[in-house]
Order: sequence, then structure tokens, then C-alpha cells
Amino acid sequence: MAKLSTVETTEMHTGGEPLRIIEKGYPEIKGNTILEKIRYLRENLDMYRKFLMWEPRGHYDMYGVLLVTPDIESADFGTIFLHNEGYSSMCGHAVIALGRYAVDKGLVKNPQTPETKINIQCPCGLVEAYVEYDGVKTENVRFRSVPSFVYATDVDVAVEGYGTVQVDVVYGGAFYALVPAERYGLKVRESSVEELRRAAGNTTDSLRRSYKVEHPESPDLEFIYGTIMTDGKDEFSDDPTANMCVFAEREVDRSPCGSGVTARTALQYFKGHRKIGQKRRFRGPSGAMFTTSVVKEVTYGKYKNAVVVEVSGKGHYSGSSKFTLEDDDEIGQGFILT
Ligand SMILES: O=C(O)[C@H]1NCC[C@@H]1O
Repeated sequence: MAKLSTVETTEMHTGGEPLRIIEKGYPEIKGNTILEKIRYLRENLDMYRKFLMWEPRGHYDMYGVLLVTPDIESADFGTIFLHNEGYSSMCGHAVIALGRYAVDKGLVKNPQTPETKINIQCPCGLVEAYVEYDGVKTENVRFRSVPSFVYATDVDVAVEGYGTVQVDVVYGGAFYALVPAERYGLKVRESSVEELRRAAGNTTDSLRRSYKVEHPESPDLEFIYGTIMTDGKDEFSDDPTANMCVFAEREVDRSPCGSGVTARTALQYFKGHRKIGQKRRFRGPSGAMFTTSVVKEVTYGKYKNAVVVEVSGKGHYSGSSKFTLEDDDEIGQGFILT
């Protein structure tokens, strides 16, 4: 077992959703690809995730990222995302924050004005980020994710406490169930976070037990990451539409969820509610907004209805940390209260 050592981080958030960027102190992560590295982390270094994501240094809804060597040649750097239960395949709020971070910290050579392009390898594949930059300050970031596709519509799910609920299953770099909150008798902007968390979490649990998803490239990406409760306002409007993403082990995204709004945009396009290039705003639980548009249609493996979606928003710095552990501190290795 590796011994936990001092870890240094920069702290950011995008729309209130935290991003702990791990800079120093992690042991070597073995593996030739990012997906292999994730397997290595799970099997050998998971105590570091608990040390940084769980209490007393993190909390139930904490989120982080490790920057690693990419295995796609054109990528500037690779990413591994961490959360309360493990490691995720895609994270839009992290890409938005990391765009600024990469330019500000000099991770990209020759940054360009008014916009710098960065290729970020996420576990799901290559994501292009475009960072507004005036030569001094970094601002909004827009990113184009891996192809997103509608996997299935109107899937019946037996949800504990709510009966049978129909959801759509969509891939936006991760597989999500998308469902209007009113199908549970809830309102996405008015019901309590805990009620929404319970209904969404029970839906994810049921799908994970009984529903199989297939990914065109890797079995490692074949899992239901979470459930997104929406306000049901999918028909096009200049008004924003709200959603709340509950992912991993019932973790609540404070932001509109970058991969979640990618998936919602693909679904809206599939249902004829969006045209290519048409912009729409999405509001998350904190009130923060992301704007999305469909860039183009693409074929992704056997999925002919795939689209490339662009998402934009802004991340902010909130501090930096140096985390330590004393030899006799068992609780301090990490715990969460549920
Ligand atoms: O913005 C996103 O895509 C992420 N935020 C937390 C859950 C997702 O990974």
C-alpha cells in the first residue's frame, strides 16, 4: 500500500461545481492509456481519491481532476476525473475550468488571442476547448465534446418509491437517463435537492441493475453515470431550461453539468426541437448557466444519429491547498456520512 503523502492542489469551480486540480503528491499512475490508468488507480491508489474527495478535506459532492500524460498524440494533456464513488468518463465543468487553468499556468505553448485552442484528452476521448484570452486574462471557455447520441427513448424503469417512470437514455461522453422531474411529482427548481437526489439516485440504481448500454469504442465506458432531472422544457425557446444532474453515488452537480447538457442538446436535436447552430441556455441548481449548440451531425460506430455539441461557460479560481495526514489519523484518511 502506498503511503499517503502531502498533496498540493489548485481549487476552482464552474457554476459552483468544485474542481480540485491535483498538482503534486500523487504517486506514479501506471498504464499505457487513460483507461488503463483508471483501472490502476481503482486497484492500487483509491485511498488517494478518498483522502482528497471525502471528508475532512472534501465532502459528499466533491469533484477533482488529475492531469496525466495523454495517449492521443494531438492532445495537450490528459485528464482523469475523480468523484465520491470513483472515476468518471467525461466532465464538462472540469474542461471549462481547465481551459483557463491550462492557459494561465502555461500548460499550452504559444497561447493565441482572442482565443486559444486546447486539445484535452478525457477518458471518453478527445475534447477540443477554446479559451477566450486577451493576452493577459482568460475568460469563457467553449468545448466540443466527443460525439453524443440518443441511445434509447421511452425506457420503462421501475423506480423504488415512484413506480414505473419513462426515461430517455443518452450518451454525452457518459450515459445518462434524462427525465422531466414532474414524472416523479417533483419540480426541478422548487423541490428540495434531497428529494430530487433520491428520485434520480433510485432511477440510476435501477438502470444499473437491469439495463445494459453499449459504447462504440470501449466496454470501460459502458455504464450509467447518472440521471438528469429536467424541467421538461425541451421545445426551443430563448428562455433557459433547468436541470439537475445526479451522478456517481448520488452526487449532485451544482452546475448545469457540461456532459449532461451535451446529452440534453443531442436529445433535443433528435426530437426536432433544435436546429444546427441554434443556441440555448441551461440553468443548473446554483443558478449558473451554460450555453449549447449542435455543431454538426456525425456517425459514431453504429450510431447514425450522433452529433457534436458545443458547450460554453466560465470557471473561477477559489484557492489552493496543501493537504497532509498525520501517521495516527485513521479518520483523516477519508470518510463520508450518508
Ligand atoms: O460537467 C460535467 O460534465 C460533470 N460535472 C459533474 C458531473 C459531470 O461529470
